[in-house]
Amino acid sequence: MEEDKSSNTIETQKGAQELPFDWPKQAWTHFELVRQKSPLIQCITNFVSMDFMANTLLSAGASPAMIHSVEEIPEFTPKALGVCINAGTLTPDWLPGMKLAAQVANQSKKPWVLDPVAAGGSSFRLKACLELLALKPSVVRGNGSEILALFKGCVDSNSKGVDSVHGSSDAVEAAKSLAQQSGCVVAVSGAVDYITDGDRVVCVHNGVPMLQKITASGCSVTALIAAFVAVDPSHAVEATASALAIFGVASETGMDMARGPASLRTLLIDSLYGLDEATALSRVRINHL
Ligand SMILES: Nc1ncnc2c1ncn2[C@@H]1O[C@H](COP(=O)(O)OP(=O)(O)O)[C@@H](O)[C@H]1O
Ligand SMILES: Cc1ncsc1CCOP(=O)(O)O
Ligand SMILES: [Mg+2]
Repeated sequence: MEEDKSSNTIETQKGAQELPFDWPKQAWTHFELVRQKSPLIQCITNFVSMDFMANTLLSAGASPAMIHSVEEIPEFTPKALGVCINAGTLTPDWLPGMKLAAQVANQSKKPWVLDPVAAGGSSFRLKACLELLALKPSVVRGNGSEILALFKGCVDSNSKGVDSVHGSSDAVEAAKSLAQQSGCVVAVSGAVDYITDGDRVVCVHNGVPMLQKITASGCSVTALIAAFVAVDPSHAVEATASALAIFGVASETGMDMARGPASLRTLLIDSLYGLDEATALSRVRINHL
């Protein structure tokens, strides 16, 4: 694996059959690229997540901008290196801006990432998320219930809103099919994160259960995925796995000193900011299914 700074890409997995792929090194290389390039990431996100998401991006070295006005998108979105679109507090007046940002990102050949928050919670939300998915994000990242709702295309009578009532492993096959149908990389988060392009399935084993007790941790890791894919758009599977692993490692090291969800939230941001190569290389845990 060699970094090619001039073209913004990383050579990956040539001869992977003979040589085991070095995922920790890959994750660290992606993180270094984010720190070096400080990509501008436009986030059209929910009111709950704005602060944590922006701070997560900043502590990782990216440059967040929470800009959603439909009037600004044609002019602003082409300046961003990546876009994150999140359905968390969706209302009909926000949807045109989300769709326009997705289209402008596509026209500008910039990756955008979709977080279909609570997709199975209502028919309005599900329809909106499916319409956004049809605009071809590079990556869609959701919890188990969200990915299952997108795959089945129907609301979930057992939905608990933004929280998952399914384990991530329950949604792996749905994620593979959804990736094949949509042409997008699909990431299902949970105790293990699964990332698939419909063919390969990559598993990330980092993270701590207490992340489920911090609102917008999922939203924030989706924004981090946007930053990682922005610096290596031609390797969306690898960049997504790297972002999930680095976020997970930051939560693990933060957890060493945390007294509960509130302190973990702060310590996660500090850990992301201060994460060093030796810690990342020793803690990143990624494999194939
Ligand atoms: N039980 C768990 N153990 C370790 N990490 C977890 C666990 N549950 C969720 N995570 C991590 O928390 C982050 C948010 O995932 P998740 O809770 O599934 O998203 P959401 O908040 O959108 O429901 C991800 O980085 C994921 O890996
Ligand atoms: C609580 C809540 N309600 C609408 S959006 C939101 C935040 C959801 O964040 P996450 O999906 O990352 O847990
Ligand atoms: Mg979520």
